[in-house]
Amino acid sequence: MSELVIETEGLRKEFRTRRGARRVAVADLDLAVPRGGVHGFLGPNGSGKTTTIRMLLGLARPTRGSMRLFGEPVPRRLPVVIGRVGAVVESPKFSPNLTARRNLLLLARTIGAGDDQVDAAVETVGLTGRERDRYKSFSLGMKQRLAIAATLLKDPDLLILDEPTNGLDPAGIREIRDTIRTLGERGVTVLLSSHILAEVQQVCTSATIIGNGRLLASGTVADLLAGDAAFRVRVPDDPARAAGVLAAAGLSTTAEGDGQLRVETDRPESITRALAEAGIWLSELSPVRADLEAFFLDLTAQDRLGTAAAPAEVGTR
Ligand SMILES: Nc1ncnc2c1ncn2[C@@H]1O[C@H](COP(=O)(O)OP(=O)(O)OP(=O)(O)O)[C@@H](O)[C@H]1O
Repeated sequence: MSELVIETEGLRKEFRTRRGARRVAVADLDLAVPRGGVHGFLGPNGSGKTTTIRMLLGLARPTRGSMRLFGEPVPRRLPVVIGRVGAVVESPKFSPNLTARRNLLLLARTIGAGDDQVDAAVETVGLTGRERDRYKSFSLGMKQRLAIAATLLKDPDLLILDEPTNGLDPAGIREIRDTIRTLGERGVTVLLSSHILAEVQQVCTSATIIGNGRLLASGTVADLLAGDAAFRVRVPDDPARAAGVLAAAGLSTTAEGDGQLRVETDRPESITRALAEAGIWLSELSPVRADLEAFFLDLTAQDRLGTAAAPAEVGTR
């Protein structure tokens, strides 16, 4: 069992709306983030990611449930562990007319970090060469990287990033992704909240998916996608008959038009054998790339329909 850096049990947050109704933002959430690597915290807009993060950081009070950071119960023991946690939740306040480096130096003074740590942080986030530019001249992506650099000054073991690519263009997204990857490789545990799945899939080792404040699935990215294997088959002559043969062989098959079938299986030989035995020859067989995006959309769609009552069982603990 790997050591858990973040752990919540039955975490719940209810808000009162102005009309006095109850809104459940986080519904009895069990979160388990293992040490090391980049952990995606995924969910559609309004699913409770920010609220969960705010509770973990002592910025919002849970309605009920328990939370631990590095094994310490929070918020009670937050003062003991907060020095090991860096977080970018809201836009930090930098002085627009000061250079990036000057901004970081001022911050470093307040937390007792040295100038060498400022230079190291600038380098980690890829801002070397631009650190003497004024903050106000920075692009959104550079500002976001500077915010991450600021959290690195205290050399955190855990970095919590809430939607760090929000509002960025593709180049900016890639810059942040590279920064996060570098941090993960350096042994920092990163909790990365996002709804941009394709981006997350490229950097995350594990992920938790939530919908309406509830856990939908959790595990390594590889495990999450394992049950999602499919192949695309092209049968030029009689796709309808081929679909019947595959169904009779117990394979779930969908016609996609143009002689193409999608077959849900992780064993391509079961497709070729069934078709060959029926005298049907396929002209193409290719794996459908399983991606977190498709998995996520499927899961959250089921959730909206109310059919995903139990979280998908993908354990990594
Ligand atoms: N202070 C508040 N008062 C009332 N409702 C709130 C408050 N903060 C959040 N909520 C509600 O709680 C739910 C979860 O919001 P939250 O911001 O945690 O979601 P999120 O997953 O971070 O979304 P996004 O991806 O849009 O940032 C939403 O329905 C939101 O409207």
